[in-house]
Amino acid sequence: MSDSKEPATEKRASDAADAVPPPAGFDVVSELLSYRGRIASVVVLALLSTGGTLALPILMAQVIDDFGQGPAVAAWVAAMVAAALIGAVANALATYQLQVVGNAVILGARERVMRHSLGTWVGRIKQIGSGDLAARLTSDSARIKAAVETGLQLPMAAVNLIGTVVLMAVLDVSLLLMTVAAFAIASALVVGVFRALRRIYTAVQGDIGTMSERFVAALDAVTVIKAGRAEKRIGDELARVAEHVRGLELKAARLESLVVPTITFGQQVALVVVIIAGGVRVLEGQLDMATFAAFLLYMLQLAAPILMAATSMTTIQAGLVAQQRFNGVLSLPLEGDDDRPGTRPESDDAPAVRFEGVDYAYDGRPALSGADIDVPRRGLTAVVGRSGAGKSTVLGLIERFMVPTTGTVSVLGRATTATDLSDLRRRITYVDQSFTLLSDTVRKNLLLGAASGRADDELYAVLSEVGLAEAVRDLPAGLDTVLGGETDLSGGQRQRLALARAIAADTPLVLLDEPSSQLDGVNENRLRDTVRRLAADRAVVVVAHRLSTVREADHIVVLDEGRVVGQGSHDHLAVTSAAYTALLEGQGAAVGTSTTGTEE
Ligand SMILES: Nc1ncnc2c1ncn2[C@@H]1O[C@H](COP(=O)(O)OP(=O)(O)OP(=O)(O)O)[C@@H](O)[C@H]1O
Repeated sequence: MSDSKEPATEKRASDAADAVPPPAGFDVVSELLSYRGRIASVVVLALLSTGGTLALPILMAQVIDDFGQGPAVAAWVAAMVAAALIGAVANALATYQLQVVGNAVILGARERVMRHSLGTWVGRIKQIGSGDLAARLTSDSARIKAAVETGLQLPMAAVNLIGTVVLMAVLDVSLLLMTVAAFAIASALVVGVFRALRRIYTAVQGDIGTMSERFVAALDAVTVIKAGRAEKRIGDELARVAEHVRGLELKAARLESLVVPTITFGQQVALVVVIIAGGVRVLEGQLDMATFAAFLLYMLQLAAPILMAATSMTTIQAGLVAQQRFNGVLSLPLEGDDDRPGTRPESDDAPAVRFEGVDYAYDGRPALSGADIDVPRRGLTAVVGRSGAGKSTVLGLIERFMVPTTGTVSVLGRATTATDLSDLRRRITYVDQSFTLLSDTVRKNLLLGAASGRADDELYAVLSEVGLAEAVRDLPAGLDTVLGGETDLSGGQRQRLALARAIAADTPLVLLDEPSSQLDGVNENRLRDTVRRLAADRAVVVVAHRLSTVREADHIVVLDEGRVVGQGSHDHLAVTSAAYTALLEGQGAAVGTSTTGTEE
């Protein structure tokens, strides 16, 4: 079931916006605030590391001053070694703490995005695409992590920068002013580069998402691609997207490559100016040699925090774009956000499903119009119609994968929109057309939607109802064999396992989107027997593609271009519904006689 948009849902979500606060976005800064303790320890370690680095030139000036006095020089050298060691150890610890915080922030963000993706509307997930969502969890989150780590180093760089500038001012103010002027010009140039980078990063990260999306889509269709010998053509198409990404990344790399040389150039200009101006003053006796040497050392150290801040800014720009992409997911409306569960009790007399004047449109294109449908509480109801008639849309509306644009869908006497979503789905088992299974154990597949903790014997009893017990016993780890990897069931066995899930869940309503492809005779009979057994004491709604299923049905709903054009038994429809007889005749069937039902 797929819907690119759920207009009614969006409307409801916006109606409910006043009542239900939108899901909070992901904000790195507020996330960081929850790690205050660790960040404080990073700051302390950074101060220690910076202190160690800043002490070195002063200590070196002392070495120059005391040159020739052996013991004093030895003491200053020992102090220099100690300061360097303390700086290095503090730096290593601070770097590790930064990694811890970065990983914690990204863990939280990934968890939220994964949960939110599973919680939003089916159509929204399909709109973004599973590949793009996966890219957000991988490449985008790596960028956020990098931004957090480098961003947290900025305060260290700031402490280092301020400390260096203060000490340089103490040593010589006029030389400091010359230095600041040279660096200021270089920094102003770099700011323009950052602005351009932000735009390119937005395009790059979007395109990486698109590339992942197309790759995942290609992998999903890999058998068809191989069978059609289209590996090269699809490979070429993917390569073109990758080429486009590379083009953008190169553009970013060209700009990034300007950052370090620009700052370094500023430093070199400052160095030349300071050496000339300082040298003259040393010669004139206005500046002593030790002070001048210390000043030059600080000047060389000045470039490090400035360069660090400059390169961090490129990483932070990329992180901000990634944060925006995370928020793109987190701002999607969640299913159930607009829930206003009613108090109306479930009714034993109500039909299993009732559609009253239901309209539904995908992106404004009507798929169902004015549909009135009743599904009896027990028995097999077949929904039939030509391709595109709206059959799968009917199942999607019952499951509340989307909500009607107008009209009401009720399940067991309660409107789906007035029922807690989880309560609603607890009463329904849905078996999709591809009999999709989880890449998980047989047990977990069987118990999806059912109470866990069931005894093995009970599970095998369920499996034997669909003729699958022996096949599962023969699997390497029986019920605990993981499917979808090296070990798998055949297509027909997978179908039976999906049906066994309906038996295990024991819900009053089962929805089955029958595969349109042909099943072999044995599997078809098994499927029919299982459906029959299920329908004996509950409602089973089958989107029927096979004549045999239609013939088995107790109740039939005929759809044509989104309209219900007939309802009733086979015999009744055979004589009253032209659309139904046309459908049967299209399948080469002879048409029977009339009993009861309604023609619309
Ligand atoms: N996700 C979607 N986005 C846009 N239009 C859609 C989407 N899903 C279905 N439609 C359109 O809605 C109409 C009804 O589709 P639906 O899948 O309900 O028909 P169906 O009777 O189940 O078809 P089939 O037997 O071929 O599976 C069709 O015109 C289809 O093109």
